[in-house]
Amino acid sequence: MFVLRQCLTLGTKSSIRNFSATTNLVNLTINEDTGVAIMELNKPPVNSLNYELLEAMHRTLVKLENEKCPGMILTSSSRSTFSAGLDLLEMYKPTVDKARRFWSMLQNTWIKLYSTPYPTVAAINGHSPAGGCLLAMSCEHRIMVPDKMIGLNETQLGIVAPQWFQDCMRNIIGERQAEKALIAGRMFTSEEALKIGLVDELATDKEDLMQKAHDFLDEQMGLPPLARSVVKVGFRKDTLSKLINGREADIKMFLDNVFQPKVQESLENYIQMLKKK
Ligand SMILES: CCCCC/C=C\CCC/C=C/CC(=O)SCCNC(=O)CCNC(=O)[C@H](O)C(C)(C)COP(=O)(O)OP(=O)(O)OC[C@H]1O[C@@H](n2cnc3c(N)ncnc32)[C@H](O)[C@@H]1OP(=O)(O)O
Repeated sequence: MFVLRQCLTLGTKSSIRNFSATTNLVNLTINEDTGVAIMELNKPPVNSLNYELLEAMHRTLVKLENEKCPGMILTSSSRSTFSAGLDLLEMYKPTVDKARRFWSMLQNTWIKLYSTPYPTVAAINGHSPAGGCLLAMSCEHRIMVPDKMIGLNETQLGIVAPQWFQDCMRNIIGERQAEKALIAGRMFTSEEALKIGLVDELATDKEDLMQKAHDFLDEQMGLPPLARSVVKVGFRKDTLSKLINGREADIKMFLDNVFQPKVQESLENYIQMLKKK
């Protein structure tokens, strides 16, 4: 039985089920029998990742880890989109402080998500470009509904996917496929993504998606958790350490890029184009 409870303060596992008290940017549902958490991104219309959404995700991930969550499904409340990636408005004419705070929270959230000791599965119920693809790739398993698009499309926007975005993709689909996909900024249909291993399974609809996500977690939760998590983090440690040891350099890369007049101009055009669609 799923129980969703709203609350204003953080509390015990059995009493707290929604951590974004004021904004509800993240809906958290915890199965009281199995402990499985469903973290649903809820920033309409497209779950663009702004500071507030990232912060709500980070807070939720910290809480789940502290509460020894046995498994988590990441999904979206939107019918069309899993996540549209980074919020373009966060990068358009920001102050230096705002840009730095934003990028640092993106790093925090990714480090937490990528290194969870418990199993994670992305139930990708919509489009998943750029930062949306990063979130999905940070989970251990990906299941996607048909006829949607996923990929790191940064090159097509005239920007470069940060090294850790690229590393995540390489770790999943291998050097050759990642190189081709990243150079082209290629977006894949769900079916193409399955073919190259960017997603692990396709689902027929949302119900099937959630069932398959639960099946994956059931299987993982049957394994000895400590051994499971040591192996997981062992596989991910090089990618994690690269960012953890190079956080300042990564922030500098972002700041150097984002304040370039040409980048601001393309951002403005891109935002206008999306609004006119
Ligand atoms: C880009 C320059 C960055 C400069 C920094 C330099 C370097 C550092 C590296 C930065 C790395 C960045 C990684 C990223 O994640 S960048 C973001 C890339 N995201 C995208 O390209 C996706 C853009 N969106 C779409 O393609 C579509 O919206 C969709 C996700 C396929 C959904 O389509 P649909 O359902 O048809 O919805 P709409 O297109 O009508 O959008 C509704 C609404 O939402 C606004 N919106 C869409 N995406 C974003 C976004 N990423 N950020 C902010 N807002 C977004 C869109 O403008 C509409 O707004 P209105 O309702 O006001 O019209």
